[in-house]
Amino acid sequence: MKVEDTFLPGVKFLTPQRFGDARGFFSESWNRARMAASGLDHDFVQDNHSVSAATGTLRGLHYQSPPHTQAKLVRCGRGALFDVVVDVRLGSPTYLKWVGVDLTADNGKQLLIPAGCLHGFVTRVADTEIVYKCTDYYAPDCDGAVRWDDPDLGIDWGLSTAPILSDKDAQAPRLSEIDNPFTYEAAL
Ligand SMILES: Cc1cn([C@H]2C[C@H](O)[C@@H](COP(=O)(O)OP(=O)(O)O[C@H]3O[C@H](C)C(=O)[C@H](O)[C@H]3O)O2)c(=O)[nH]c1=O
Repeated sequence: MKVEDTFLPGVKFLTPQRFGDARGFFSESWNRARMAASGLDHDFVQDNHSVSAATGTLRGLHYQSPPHTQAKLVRCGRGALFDVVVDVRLGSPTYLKWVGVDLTADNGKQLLIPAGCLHGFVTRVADTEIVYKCTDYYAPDCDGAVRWDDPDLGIDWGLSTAPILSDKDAQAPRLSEIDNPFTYEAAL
């Protein structure tokens, strides 16, 4: 498994090995011992799976607040998406900085997101499927969103037209309008 650091502490790109043959390929998409051997032992407890029918579907920017923060391991099962992580850990050296990465079914790349970061993605092709592991269960009372186009974050989503959003995402507040519950030390 290839592990690449990003300039956001704890945000990493992971690419598991693929064994190709005439039928296609096989890959262990997640192996806890192999992750632990790279110092990345996370106790994932929930798998999520969503399919977005249209190109330009944007889901995010989402988080779960304490005591139910979530670290995530994200990959694209079908199609292609641009995935974005924003560091909102108060005290972080990269506070308010963001990283974007193309995750596709073909490149097999995965994104490891520590707790204390906002997560969102936009689809690049129709019928794109995302699957991701979470280190805590869904907690609706802790589920939060920040607007995708928050001017304080300045994310370049690579969009030429307005994205398709859920009502929740279309009405999300700016980061400056929420009581940020994340601190750098606690989130590491
Ligand atoms: C997140 C979640 C949602 N749900 C239910 C609640 C709603 O009735 C329905 C759709 O939820 P939502 O519109 O929040 O789904 P997304 O917009 O894909 O949200 C996700 O997208 C971004 C990219 C994320 O990283 C989060 O995991 C998550 O916020 O699924 C559940 O039952 N369990 C869950 O863990």
